[in-house]
Amino acid sequence: MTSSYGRITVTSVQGREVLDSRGNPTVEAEVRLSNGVAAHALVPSGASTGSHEAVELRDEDPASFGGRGVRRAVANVNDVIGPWLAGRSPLEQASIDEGMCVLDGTPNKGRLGANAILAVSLAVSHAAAASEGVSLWRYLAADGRVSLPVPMFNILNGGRHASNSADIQEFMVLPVGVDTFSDALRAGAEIYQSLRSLLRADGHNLNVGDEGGFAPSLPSNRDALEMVLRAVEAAGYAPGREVYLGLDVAATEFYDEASGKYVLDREGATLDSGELIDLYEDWAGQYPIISIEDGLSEDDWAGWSAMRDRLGATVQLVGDDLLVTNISRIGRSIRELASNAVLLKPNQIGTLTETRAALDTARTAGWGAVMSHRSGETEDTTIADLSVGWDVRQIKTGAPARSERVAKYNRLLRIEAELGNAAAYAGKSAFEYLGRTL
Ligand SMILES: O=C(O)[C@@H](CO)OP(=O)(O)O
Ligand SMILES: [Mg+2]
Repeated sequence: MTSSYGRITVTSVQGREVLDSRGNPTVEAEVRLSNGVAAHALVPSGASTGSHEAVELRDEDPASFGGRGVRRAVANVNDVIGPWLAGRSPLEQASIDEGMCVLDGTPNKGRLGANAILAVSLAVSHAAAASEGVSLWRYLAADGRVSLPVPMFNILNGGRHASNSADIQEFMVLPVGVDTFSDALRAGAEIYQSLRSLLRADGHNLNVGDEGGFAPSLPSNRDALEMVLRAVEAAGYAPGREVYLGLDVAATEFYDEASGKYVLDREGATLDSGELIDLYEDWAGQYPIISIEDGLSEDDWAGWSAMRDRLGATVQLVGDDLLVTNISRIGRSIRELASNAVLLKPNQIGTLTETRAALDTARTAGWGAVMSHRSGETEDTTIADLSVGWDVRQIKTGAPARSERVAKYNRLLRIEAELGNAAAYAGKSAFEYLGRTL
């Protein structure tokens, strides 16, 4: 059934308050089309959020989930965005996204909420793909190159994602040197299981953090690195050939504004940015570290430039809080040679089109890119399709455990099967830009 003009249009939009993996409310939007197609999307939520991110609109009313509710954002979907969207073609993603930004009218989506806007933006893309009868990744790719991304498995959690653990938020393993995405997923799961056995044998607790990685209480960050490396070896993989290590330091979280220093409790150290870079240099010399995200704080631009100068030829330096998926901050980082890779989190900026623009801007500078989840996630798997359809080449979506994380990895397995012989695993090509031999 099409509209009377034969053109497929949006007939209704329904917002809903649903739960995320931390049990906090988040926004879901469902878009219905005149041809009977319906599609929905859910937005995630961060804990270590950067201060330059678009606004996640929460109810300040204590009666609404203690102030964490999203009823206002849901009302904006139902009462403001929905009526505006009705009658438009779902195929016009860019103009819909732009129109929602205009409807919001603020520079940071503070009126309608990036959570409200993104839920609709993503649901529109799902509806459009379904209406065209293709998978989302294929719809997004159009005729462009696609690839299965290198997964960054966050198997040991600290920082804001786990209590009583390492200063560093995420210790990740990247199966760069295997042949296929399914091999990479198996490697991640085997390493995760061997880490569990090692921790148990050493008498550590087996608690897990928000993203499913283990959160033992280890004496130092270096002990955590050692433990992860042992797990790689115990699972039978060659570190520095098949599997590399990655960190998300999330340094904004332990940066002390007043003194301008980084306070690492586990190191028993208070360091300036130069000394923290010394520490990374030391670790990168001893361990097969290929990627460091948010090694310094979100506004320490001079520190970032120094870090890139010292490490950027061989290590991927990913800007998360630094860049917040925002083209103007990415532009600054390109000019100041601050980072050399971008983390893409759609809810940091609030629309699919702007997320794509962030990737395109980073690509003009020859940077690497990583598609990313948030620590508060849902069963929504849109980022898996984005990583393939946009040829992002890396994805970070937690441990290969906990259903909200596994949902993305399993979605990638299905896409791999759908691609068949054409399922190119990004592997080493994700890091070609570094110019180091892997
Ligand atoms: O820092 C990060 O990269 C993310 C996801 O791993 O955490 P959060 O969603 O809490 O910002
Ligand atoms: Mg991060």
